[in-house]
Amino acid sequence: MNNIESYPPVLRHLEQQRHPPPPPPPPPNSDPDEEFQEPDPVPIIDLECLHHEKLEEACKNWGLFRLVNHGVPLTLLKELQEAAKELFSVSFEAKESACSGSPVTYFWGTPALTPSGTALTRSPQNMNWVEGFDVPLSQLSHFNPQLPTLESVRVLVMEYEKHLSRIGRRLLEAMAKNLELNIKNSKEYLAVGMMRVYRYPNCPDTNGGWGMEAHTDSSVMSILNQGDEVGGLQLLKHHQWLNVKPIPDTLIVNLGDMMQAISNDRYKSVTHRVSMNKHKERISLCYFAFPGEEVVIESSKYKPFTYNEFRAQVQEDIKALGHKVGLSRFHHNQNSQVSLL
Ligand SMILES: O=C(O)CCC(=O)C(=O)O
Ligand SMILES: [Fe+2]
Repeated sequence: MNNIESYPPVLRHLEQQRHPPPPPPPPPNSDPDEEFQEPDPVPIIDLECLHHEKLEEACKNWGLFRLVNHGVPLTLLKELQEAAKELFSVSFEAKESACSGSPVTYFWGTPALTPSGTALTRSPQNMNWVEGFDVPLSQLSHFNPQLPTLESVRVLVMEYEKHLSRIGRRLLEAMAKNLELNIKNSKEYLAVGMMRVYRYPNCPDTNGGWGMEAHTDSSVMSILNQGDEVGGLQLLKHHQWLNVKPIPDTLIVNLGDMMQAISNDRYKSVTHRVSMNKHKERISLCYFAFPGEEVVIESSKYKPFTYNEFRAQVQEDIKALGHKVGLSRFHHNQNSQVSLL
């Protein structure tokens, strides 16, 4: 099957519109989106030998760090990347029908979904150049997909989840200690796990478009496996965008809006985005940890709220304004701040 047939039609259509003649082959390393600062400036946190001061610095000044010695077998990270690649390579129709009536959602063009799993509508010009599967982890064990490539991903994700919930708990405990938070049970803040598996198709005309536009995550924390080949993740630091290099056997952890609120704004929910790539497809897998439904986020900066209330507000804003307003909606001084996205 021609690879283009595996793309959602709307992305194929735009692809043809955007660039009628095929581009000449690129000279190696000519893409500015793939230029990485050397040495890599992203803070490194070693999970085996957790250094509390370094973690504090990374959470305060970056909201993102690279995790090493995380204990996830390298073979599992690679198998996941491979299985995801295989899954995306089947026809668009097969991916769509494999998910109908299941807890897994297949989406494209935007990562913003309603609670029932449908993608929020976007005009073709505002499409994000991405397709993905949204996997609620609590439902994975009683879901039997008929599509073999989806079944392979399901089995691997079940194994992967054990590692990621361990990592999340360990990191949150250390952060709570640094923040002197009275977290009786840090599990409550990480009670709901969600996995997103993405493919960012390559697109010769990257002008003005994004794989995923700038945003902050709504999670407590997100843990990204971006493989070791194709970059694209960028973070905003001191008003400048910085490319986050894919490095084998490392994971990227970023803090989300819930963590910023829990920490009374001491920690940052980092603004990040994914660029489009002219020549190469990119696969990434992102794990998101959210508070349990009943957990009230209490902080000195924000009115008390639950994650469900936060999510409902985000959806209302996306519908009405076309973008997420985020935490500032819950600020005690609501009108004094409007966040980026
Ligand atoms: O694919 C990536 O590198 C990042 C994805 C992301 O930011 C998200 O899912 O919120
Ligand atoms: Fe994100």
